[in-house]
Amino acid sequence: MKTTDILNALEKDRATMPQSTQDLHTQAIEQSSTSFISQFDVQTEQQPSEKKRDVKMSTSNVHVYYGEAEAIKGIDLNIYENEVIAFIGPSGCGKSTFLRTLNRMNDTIDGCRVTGQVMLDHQDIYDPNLDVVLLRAQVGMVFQKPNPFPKSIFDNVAYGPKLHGLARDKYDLEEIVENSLRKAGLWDEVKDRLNQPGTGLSGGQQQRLCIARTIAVSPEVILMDEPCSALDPIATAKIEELITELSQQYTIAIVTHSMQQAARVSHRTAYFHLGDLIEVNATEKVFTQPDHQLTEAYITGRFG
Ligand SMILES: Nc1ncnc2c1ncn2[C@@H]1O[C@H](COP(=O)(O)OP(=O)(O)OP(=O)(O)O)[C@@H](O)[C@H]1O
Repeated sequence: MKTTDILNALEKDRATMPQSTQDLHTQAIEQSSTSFISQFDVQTEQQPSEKKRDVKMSTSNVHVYYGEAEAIKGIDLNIYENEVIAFIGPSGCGKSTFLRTLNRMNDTIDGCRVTGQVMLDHQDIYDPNLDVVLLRAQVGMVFQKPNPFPKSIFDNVAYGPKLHGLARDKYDLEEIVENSLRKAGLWDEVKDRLNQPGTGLSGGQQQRLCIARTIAVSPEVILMDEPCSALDPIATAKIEELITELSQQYTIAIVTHSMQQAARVSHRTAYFHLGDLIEVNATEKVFTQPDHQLTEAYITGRFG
């Protein structure tokens, strides 16, 4: 379906509403978009300046199929080193599917097929000879629901470094665990109970533990699939602060349903629609002057 067809259909829907409902609808859209954009103006003042533009990952003509159904329809995207890029779009548009192509998590889904090319630096990550376990250390992932292992806090973080042989000895391992917990902003809260189960922490702490676990294997890219959707506003704010800090060292791609969150944490935003990448631009531009009508319709609340 073409953009104009979608926009015409939306307008047609409105035309069938009684005038009073149309007025309310228009008012609601204007209010939500004005308050959203004015909030954004304040927040963008705190955005980090644009980082250097070395490409860290790139996708060319990536298609993803679940059986016969095409969920991603040929996406080309560069992801730059040390940027936070947010993927937004209506439910089912393919954000998570695309995110999973970046560390081959789709390999774990029966009937899922990926074509095209995904590069990490100069390495084709779909090369059949590639070590996928190593790839998932280089391109780590944090999921929607915190998923600590049923192990102690220490062992949750130590697991990856042990698996990949990253620690020379016990002391080195302890240092990796402490540094990772510090970077994840959790050390002070857990340093006296490292032997207690990770599952005993609060939801927000568990999510930071999962971030520490990801960091412990020295990733280059961190993928986050709606990492705050199961968290309360305070825990969400902590994770958002952490994302900003982590972007000094890592490249981060985040799927989010919250446009406010995308505005707060990302340098660039990519808008997906029905398996297509419609627009990718500086976050401020996407939320104030998007290039594409479909992006504008989404951010002003006309659908999604
Ligand atoms: N495991 C699966 N098997 C079959 N189809 C799937 C599977 N996962 C996703 N899909 C389909 O692929 C399309 C894209 O889904 P995806 O979850 O990537 O979208 P999304 O934008 O992340 O959605 P949401 O915002 O609701 O999480 C949808 O049509 C979805 O139904």
